[in-house]
Amino acid sequence: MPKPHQVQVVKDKETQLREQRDAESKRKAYREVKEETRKKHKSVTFEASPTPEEPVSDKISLPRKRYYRQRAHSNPFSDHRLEYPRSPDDMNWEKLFPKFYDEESNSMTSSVEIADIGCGYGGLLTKLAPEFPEKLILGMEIRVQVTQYVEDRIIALRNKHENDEVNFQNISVLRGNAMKFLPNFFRKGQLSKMFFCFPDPHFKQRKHKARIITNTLLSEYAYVLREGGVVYTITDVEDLHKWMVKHLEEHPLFERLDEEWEKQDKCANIMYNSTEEGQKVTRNKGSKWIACYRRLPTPEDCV
Ligand SMILES: C[S@@+](CC[C@H](N)C(=O)[O-])C[C@H]1O[C@@H](n2cnc3c(N)ncnc32)[C@H](O)[C@@H]1O
Repeated sequence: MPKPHQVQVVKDKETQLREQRDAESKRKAYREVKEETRKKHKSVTFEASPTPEEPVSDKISLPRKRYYRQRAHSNPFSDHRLEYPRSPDDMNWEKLFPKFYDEESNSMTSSVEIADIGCGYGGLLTKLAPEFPEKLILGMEIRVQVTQYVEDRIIALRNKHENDEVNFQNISVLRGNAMKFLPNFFRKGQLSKMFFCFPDPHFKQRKHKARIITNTLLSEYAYVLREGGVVYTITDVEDLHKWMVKHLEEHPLFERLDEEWEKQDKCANIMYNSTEEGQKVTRNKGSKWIACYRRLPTPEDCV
């Protein structure tokens, strides 16, 4: 027979389990509704007109992060069964930026120029949107549920601001592994800005190869970045900052921009304060290190 205090412990565990199950089914139900909305929104936006019986709700609320929980890290070397185009020409950008698609000419009126690599929950995208209304800005994120959160956030913002000057039609998000498939999405010299905000630090030495800035990857970034384009980096991990600076310094196609430049550049300022990770660092009174590099012209004999 369990003693009275043991019964209490058992009951507590049962309660805990029940609460966990309740929370999980609540999360599941919430995500199912959002999934439906995403599908409906996409099919409405990309494939058909809304039927009178099924009008598109203009009351899509902003998503709640707690329903999109996922492990903190994703292994960039795993096979994530990601979808990616065979080449940039095979990419259907109109699905992501429908308002920048011209039906008459059957082509996009603009192409993605700014990329937020490992965009997390999309804070930077939403802050850049009003600053560059004519430019297309893409977040690339490897984690499924985090990407879905950003998708839902953008759907909600577009709906809420449908008739406003800033209508968030110029930002979008894509699930992808930036360490593997960037040249499948972007043509040579397509991008003018690439952001690497608070990338995963991969502290252990044997994990350093998983860092998003390496010599090989910098050559890919230099390929998709136009001459004069800028790589922005920010981190709260000093060791990672030094690593990124070292690799960028060693690369012949990048040149560091000085502090004066950082101070007057609006994107450097936005990046400092707008990402979710950056805000967390501010709340915890941590330090932030920035390094920005300009893409140099490719030497004649390498063109
Ligand atoms: C620490 S978070 C920072 C998120 C965001 N940039 C911010 O500042 O709030 C790093 C993000 O990069 C994503 N990530 C890591 N490796 C990636 C890769 N190879 N391709 C795309 N995203 C990646 C992670 O899933 C994670 O959301």
